[in-house]
Amino acid sequence: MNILLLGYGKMGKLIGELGEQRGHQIAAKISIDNTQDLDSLDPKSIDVAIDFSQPESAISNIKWGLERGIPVISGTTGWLDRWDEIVTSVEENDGTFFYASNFSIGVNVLFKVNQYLAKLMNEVSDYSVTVEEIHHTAKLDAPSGTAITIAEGIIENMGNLDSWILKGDTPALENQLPIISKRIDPAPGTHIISYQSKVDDLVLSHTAHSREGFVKGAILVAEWITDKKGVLSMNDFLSF
Ligand SMILES: NC(=O)c1ccc[n+]([C@@H]2O[C@H](COP(=O)([O-])OP(=O)(O)OC[C@H]3O[C@@H](n4cnc5c(N)ncnc54)[C@H](O)[C@@H]3O)[C@@H](O)[C@H]2O)c1
Ligand SMILES: O=C(O)C1=N[C@H](C(=O)O)CCC1
Repeated sequence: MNILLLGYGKMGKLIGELGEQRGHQIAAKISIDNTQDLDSLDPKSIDVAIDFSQPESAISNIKWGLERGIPVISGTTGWLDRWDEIVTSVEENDGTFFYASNFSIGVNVLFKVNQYLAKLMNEVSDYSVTVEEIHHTAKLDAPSGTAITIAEGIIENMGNLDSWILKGDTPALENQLPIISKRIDPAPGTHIISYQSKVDDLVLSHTAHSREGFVKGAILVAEWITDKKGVLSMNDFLSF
């Protein structure tokens, strides 16, 4: 498969490396310094574009691919306030778009367990819930995209919560789920869901030991997506 890398930082480089090890070719490696190289590419020669760039560049990268009939996979976080624009672009171009806040298979199992646990905890009282995420200091967005997905899974299953709040100076209201963001090097990604009562704590967590899990997930999705259409997610890719 011929893969276009939109964003050639920590993730893009590892996808290039592991992708080539799996027998794929890298059509081009686009970073903030060479975006003009996109103009010289023949879109017909590209099977899939993988975007791991930055919140401000994700929208133009994704649209660039969709407008040229290239299936686009994005793992960039921090741009979802413009989600509807991408859905419109997918519809207008009869395109293929896949987004995941986290491509790790382990985290996607955690997402499911998190939803189920929230459903159970909704039936018992006396517990307060928090989400904590820990990432490296180069991360531009907070909270992490993964923490937002976790928070949404809790809120949709717990009747007393209707929004999340990044824990800072403003204390969380009763209807708000606090998310704590910590930046510590070299953390590739830790997420902790804690339910606390006076008598006990119930904790669910996932710790990435490296970026390899995210990268493998993104490559597997790239191999799967080429004959698909529409807006797709890990729920479509995984069979659970
Ligand atoms: N979904 C997941 O599983 C997952 C996993 C890890 C990281 N991420 C997200 O992926 C993104 C990238 O992470 P990273 O650690 O590789 O970051 P990074 O800072 O190492 O790399 C970002 C790259 O984007 C490039 N870039 C900036 N503007 C660009 C533009 N206009 N066009 C193309 N490239 C451009 C930069 O030059 C840089 O090479 C972040 O948003 C991060 O949160 C998601
Ligand atoms: O390193 C990052 O940046 C990560 N970003 C994703 C997020 O925001 O959830 C996934 C984990 C790593």
